[in-house]
Amino acid sequence: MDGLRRSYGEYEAVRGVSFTIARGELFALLGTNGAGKTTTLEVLEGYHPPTAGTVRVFGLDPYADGAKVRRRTGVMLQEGGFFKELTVRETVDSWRSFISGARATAEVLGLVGLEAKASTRIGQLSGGERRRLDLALAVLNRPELLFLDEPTTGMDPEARRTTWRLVQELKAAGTTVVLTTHYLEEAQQLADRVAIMDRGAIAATGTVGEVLAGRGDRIALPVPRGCTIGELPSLEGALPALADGRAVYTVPRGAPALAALHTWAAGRGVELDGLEVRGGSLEDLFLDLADRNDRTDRTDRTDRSRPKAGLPR
Ligand SMILES: Nc1ncnc2c1ncn2[C@@H]1O[C@H](COP(=O)(O)OP(=O)(O)OP(=O)(O)O)[C@@H](O)[C@H]1O
Repeated sequence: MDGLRRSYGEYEAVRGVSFTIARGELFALLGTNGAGKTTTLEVLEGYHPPTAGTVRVFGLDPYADGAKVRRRTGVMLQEGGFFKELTVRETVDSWRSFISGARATAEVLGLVGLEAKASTRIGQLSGGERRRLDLALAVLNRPELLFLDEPTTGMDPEARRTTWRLVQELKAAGTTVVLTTHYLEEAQQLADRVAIMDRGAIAATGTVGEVLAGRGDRIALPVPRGCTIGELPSLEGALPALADGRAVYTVPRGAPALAALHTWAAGRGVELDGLEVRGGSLEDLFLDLADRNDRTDRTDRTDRSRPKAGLPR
């Protein structure tokens, strides 16, 4: 995919996105709400043509060569449209009738752990069970390429882990997987590479390690009794910031910073209760993006309102 742009009327939802996914890879698209993940996926799946840019799947144009591409792909949509009166088995059977060489109904229900629900009507399934049925239908045609749009939304932790195992098995069998998710742990667990989308563009891409490299470690502690935040030492050149009543350091290397903090505390006779240390996480990166967007929004609003309103400041 090279320079993908996609607009809805006046609004440009995807603004020049480029990436390549290797065969057999699990690639996760992450991003804030409305970042353009589903739109990007829908172009890859051949539902929309790009407004600009080039997209190739198996070397084919997924919009122009839709039928050829779809035969080799599986799509798990965010909301599958089912007949509520049909049972799980009847639903799978009816989908199978359109696919040559489809997996057997029992096999596919076994894969997603829905054997016991085969005779249950769709209307009586829980949200997580419906997601599993969506997944069963997406893998019916033994796809080489599988698109999963927020596959574990609504699942309890156990069902989520079962789904992760299934996705890992499919990947081990050679399936290429493109995933969007809001669960950062899901991307951390499953993805070979991630791309983080923000406002229609890619803000960062690489392995989770690469995306987080250089973000440093985080040390947080309640400001010790009898101290002010201004009295806390600088660690590895970093001063603490106050967040939710805690002093928070972001340091290049956690271990030496921690040693220096302990030396300082011993010298002052201060107890370091409630100290927490952790590596940079995708969650921190997201919070930073959301923070940045918030600030940009506020600046944009101020900039736009001044000439229009003409109010004295
Ligand atoms: N059919 C449409 N018509 C007009 N605008 C749309 C349409 N579909 C999506 N958009 C807008 O395009 C932007 C990107 O939407 P998209 O669904 O691709 O984001 P997303 O990253 O998948 O978001 P989420 O995480 O909330 O599902 C949003 O601002 C959305 O409101």
